[in-house]
Amino acid sequence: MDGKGDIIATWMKKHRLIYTGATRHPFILNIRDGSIDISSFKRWLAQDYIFVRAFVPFVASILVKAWKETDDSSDIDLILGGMAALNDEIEWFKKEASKWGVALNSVVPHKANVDYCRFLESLMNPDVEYTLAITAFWAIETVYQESFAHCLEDGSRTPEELKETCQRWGNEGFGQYCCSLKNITNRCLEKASDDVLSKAEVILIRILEHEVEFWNMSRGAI
Ligand SMILES: Cc1ncc(CN)c(N)n1
Repeated sequence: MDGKGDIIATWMKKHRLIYTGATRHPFILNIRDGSIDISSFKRWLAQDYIFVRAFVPFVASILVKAWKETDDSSDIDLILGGMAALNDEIEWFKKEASKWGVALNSVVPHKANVDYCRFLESLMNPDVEYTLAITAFWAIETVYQESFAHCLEDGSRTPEELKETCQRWGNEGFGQYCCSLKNITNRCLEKASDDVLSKAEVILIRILEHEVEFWNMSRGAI
């Protein structure tokens, strides 16, 4: 370590407000208190299926960057495991959609979703450093982990039929996975130039903003 320390912890303090906005959004709070409107949940489900399909090539692009830019093979193993989990996730979305009567093949992507997927695509460019892409990856996964874990904490009144959804991202294993992503990201950030560091910080903020917009869209607020 060159003395930069836990950069993510510093960012978390600095950007606490927007981070809380993304991880304690009214959409999540309404799941947690049992007042969620099921039409919002179905909108989220359909739109997130589209997002996850776009997320797969994004994660694949990180795998390529890791292979080119790091000699730590455990990074590749972790990212590959993440891709395998996305394969299961896509099957889960199909099953869940049919349970709720949501027709996934006729879903029109909402503007907030299109904008977010475009942002992911911009990060897939080979010119974008591994450090920047892994920062985005860690942030995207962690927002879902922290959000859905909150719906499973003691005192939550999450409806029984939504618990499986919350478990998918709120379970301990996914929490461990996010922690490993955080460790990799911190390691990359510690070695990064000031220019890359400030770009990574901007990317984190953009991700958090996109996540807030995604929840807003799911509530039908935009
Ligand atoms: C919008 C969004 N953000 C994050 C995740 C977690 N992979 C997701 N499925 N969708």
